[in-house]
Amino acid sequence: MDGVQIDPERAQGLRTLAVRCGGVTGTISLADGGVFFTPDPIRGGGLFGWFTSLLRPVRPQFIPAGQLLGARLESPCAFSVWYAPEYTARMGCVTKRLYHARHTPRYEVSDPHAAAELVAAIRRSASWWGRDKPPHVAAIVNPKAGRGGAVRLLRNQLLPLLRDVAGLRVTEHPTQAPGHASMLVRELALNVPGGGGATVDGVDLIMFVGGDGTLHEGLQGLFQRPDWAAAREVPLVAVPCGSGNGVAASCGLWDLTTAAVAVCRGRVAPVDVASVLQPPNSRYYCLLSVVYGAMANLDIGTNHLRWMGELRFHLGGLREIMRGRCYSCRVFVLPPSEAAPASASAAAGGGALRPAPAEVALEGPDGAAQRRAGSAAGGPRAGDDDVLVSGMREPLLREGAAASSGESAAADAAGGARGDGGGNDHDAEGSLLSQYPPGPPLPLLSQLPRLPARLPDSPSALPRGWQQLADSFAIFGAYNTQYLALGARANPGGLMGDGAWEVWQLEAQSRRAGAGLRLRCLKVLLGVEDGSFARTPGVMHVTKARALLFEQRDSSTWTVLDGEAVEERPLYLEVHPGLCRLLVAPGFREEPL
Ligand SMILES: Nc1ncnc2c1ncn2[C@@H]1O[C@H](COP(=O)(O)OP(=O)(O)OP(=O)(O)O)[C@@H](O)[C@H]1O
Repeated sequence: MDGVQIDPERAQGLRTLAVRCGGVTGTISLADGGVFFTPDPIRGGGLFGWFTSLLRPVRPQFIPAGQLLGARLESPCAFSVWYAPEYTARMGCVTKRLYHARHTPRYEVSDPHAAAELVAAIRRSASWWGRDKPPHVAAIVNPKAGRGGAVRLLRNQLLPLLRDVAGLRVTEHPTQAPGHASMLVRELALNVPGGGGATVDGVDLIMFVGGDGTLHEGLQGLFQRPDWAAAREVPLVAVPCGSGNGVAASCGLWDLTTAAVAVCRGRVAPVDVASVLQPPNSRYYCLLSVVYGAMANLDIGTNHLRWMGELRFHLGGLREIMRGRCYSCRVFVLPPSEAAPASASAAAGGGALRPAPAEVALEGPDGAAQRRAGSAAGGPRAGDDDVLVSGMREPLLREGAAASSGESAAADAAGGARGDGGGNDHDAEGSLLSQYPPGPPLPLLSQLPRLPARLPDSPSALPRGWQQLADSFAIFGAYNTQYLALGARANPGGLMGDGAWEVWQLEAQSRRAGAGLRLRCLKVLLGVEDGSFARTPGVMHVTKARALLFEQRDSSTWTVLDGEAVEERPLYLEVHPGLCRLLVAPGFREEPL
């Protein structure tokens, strides 16, 4: 019930209460195992007592701690307990794990303070990530995402669970125009050391209620903050209210209730973020994809069909197969095996390749609730020299290095050797890393002396280890996460925190596709929902990359970063392993192919 104030300080005291439910008296208690309701024994034993107990309208009830969401005050003297059992549902040809929100009947008590205290104690044990005070969630909501219902969905489906049941502190931040989500994230007071807030009111979690574009804009804002090195610790969550929702799908957040349960559980996983530089001085941050040609056309080319929801992508795919076009471009990749020695040499410049960090649970200020899974698979170890940030091992910039964080010693040396004093303008030779906005270090791109406006014709002009791919594709996409949309597992088997992106290609020799190529495209379209196209030999090729150079050479299509089209100029992409944290569904695991 709105308007009932609960003092979190008093939430720890009371754990057992005499209640009345459906005309039956009993006891409700909160224990480590969960919440129990035990009806009082019936007076008079024997056969009569046994028979009467069968007819009782209210039976004993037990809600396991793993399912608890919280409790809602229905009136000052009545409350219900909420829980979320898991179930599986078949959606198309994929079976998904989801959560229902369920609640008990009303429990009535005579003392409103006792009711409020027990409600707060249940909420605290279920959904406050082991903290004494409720976490603060900032909800950035895009009213134009998807079919335009994000604000309504936030208020009708998410807030009743997050605020009224879990007792979380949720502040609403509606976007007012394209790009506004970046500004909102730049200005949030975050609850991290030096986070422009670091107060009890600071934001603990940023929730993007929209599509992938809203999260993408928020990511730009996060890394435009001067305190990005601390701000990146704040977990991000993608709530599926757009038309694609690839990030939400890749985190197992298939619907709104599952996303709300995930917020209450607070389980996070590290995710790689790519810096994408575009001459002369643009820098973007991506965590989903770079697509070109057919994949871009079925996204940007179907914007006018936004009202159809996800169906527009399927129609766009069919149209591309019928068109049978190939698209030329220039692509170089740096595979992880080649990047390792390179990054070791660049470590002195501020960045190094690290194993994927382990998955963690959000923790209270005392760290007591922190659990680590998979530390044997490369998680941080006490005693490592690197700065440990919430399970991440990537070294942070040292104090005072921020002003040149986008540049490298190597690039500076190269610029200095040319006597250009750092290079202010983009010239024929290309731009210097120092011309780009500061941000996470770029040890791999810093080995390129310049970032020219046109990519070279062969890898011989690049440092050792770079490989050239074909230069004409029917389908081309570089992906970090497994899903590009709720129904498109375009990168099956990909891991979002493994330090590399997967580059998928369906190459073609000529500008027009033949029947064989069209058939391969059709196989991709038919098998993209569950990713089964990847099991058919000869349909697509995949290469892993720590860094990627890409240049569009066909003006009839788009280059698209995380669903947003960018100008027709080369891209210089470098993956930052485990740079951010994404909230994932409880029990979520990235499925192997
Ligand atoms: N108030 C607003 N008015 C108009 N456009 C907005 C507003 N707020 C955000 N936008 C723009 O809405 C666009 C679409 O948002 P978003 O990408 O989240 O939804 P979507 O395209 O439906 O989903 P997906 O990207 O998952 O396919 C973004 O490019 C964003 O810049």
